[in-house]
Amino acid sequence: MNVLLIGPPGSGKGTQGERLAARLGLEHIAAGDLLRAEVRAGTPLGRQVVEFMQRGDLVPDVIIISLVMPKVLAAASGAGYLLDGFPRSVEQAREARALAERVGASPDAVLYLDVPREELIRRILHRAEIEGRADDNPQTVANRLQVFNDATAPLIDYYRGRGILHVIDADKDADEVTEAIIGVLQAAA
Ligand SMILES: Nc1ncnc2c1ncn2[C@@H]1O[C@H](COP(=O)(O)OP(=O)(O)O)[C@@H](O)[C@H]1O
Ligand SMILES: [Mg+2]
Repeated sequence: MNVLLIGPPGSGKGTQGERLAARLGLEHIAAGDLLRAEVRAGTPLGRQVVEFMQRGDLVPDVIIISLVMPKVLAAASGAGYLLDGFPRSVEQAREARALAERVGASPDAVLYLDVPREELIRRILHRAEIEGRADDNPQTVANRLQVFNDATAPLIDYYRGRGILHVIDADKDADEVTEAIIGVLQAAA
């Protein structure tokens, strides 16, 4: 099984991604984590993306696609993937689809983690105190929410149109959300 997790910043993609991958035996691929690892390691790719990330803007499509898609294709030929943070726009989804379709690596289910804006902001500001992520300051958070609304939210209709979208009420505690998702995936399988 191949699963995409989409949702605004603070919606719980990272938390749910890890748990679901462990429970379902899928490979967890997190676009933001891969980018942060490149930045930390000071690679040429990391240097190219750091400013986009600090502003909360999407990094260029060619960069994220070349980083994520080899891992996606490899995971799909094994246990399957649980992909979080990619695609983040309809354009990225189209490019990924062109690469994935030929090798049977297309997503079987897309989970949209639905959380009201006030709760997102509350969670991110709470996380900022604990983790100190460079892009969890109020100005960058506002831009990340805007980028989600403008670029990423259109994916909801895109995947609904393909018949694989599941809207998850993620305004609940993490355990409840995990169980709800497992139920949805079992019913869909
Ligand atoms: N698919 C992507 N396309 C472009 N940029 C991305 C993508 N995924 C992550 N990024 C960059 O990494 C940042 C952090 O991503 P991520 O950790 O997934 O955030 P969150 O989980 O809070 O939504 C984004 O704000 C963006 O700059
Ligand atoms: Mg994340």
